[in-house]
Amino acid sequence: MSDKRTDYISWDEYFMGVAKMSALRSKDPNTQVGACIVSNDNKILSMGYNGLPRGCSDDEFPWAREGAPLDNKYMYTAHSELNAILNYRGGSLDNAKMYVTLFPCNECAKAIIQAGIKTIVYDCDKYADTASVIASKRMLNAAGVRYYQYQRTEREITITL
Ligand SMILES: O=c1[nH]c(=O)n([C@H]2C[C@H](O)[C@@H](COP(=O)(O)O)O2)cc1CO
Ligand SMILES: [Zn+2]
Repeated sequence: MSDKRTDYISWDEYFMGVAKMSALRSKDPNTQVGACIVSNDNKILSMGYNGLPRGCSDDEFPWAREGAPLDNKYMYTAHSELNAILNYRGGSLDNAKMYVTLFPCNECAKAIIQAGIKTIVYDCDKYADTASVIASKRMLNAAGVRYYQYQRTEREITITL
């Protein structure tokens, strides 16, 4: 009898991998964000990525970072975390865990807290110095939402599609 495989991916690699895979759907030319919400018993509940709301054309709305508020992307893009929360139609997200490729902003932090998500596993924290992320951490701390950085394993996976 042969032994079981030993090079299978860990739960953390699996869920952060799914979050990264979701991010590949993003049309944002600068930052692609993916999120994956997981139950306490390691079942994937929902996924999301940053993009325009339904009905708003990727080709008609702006993707620029600069310019007047109505002419750049920030007024229009729905964040991956919010999309993942809104995509879940199964009931409660109480005590769930969110894997996300970028630390959640203050608006997403509010949605995460109100949805009952209790743990965030994030990868990149490139906006750590911004008021948005500082406010986010302040709220998450007050609300008792635990967050920790994903420990990269540097494992490379090639998937042929
Ligand atoms: O938490 C987040 N989640 C999320 O999906 N986003 C999205 C909104 C934008 O489409 C993009 C950020 O763009 P930029 O890095 O060019 O400012 O990432 C941005 C944040 C901010 O931390
Ligand atoms: Zn956000």
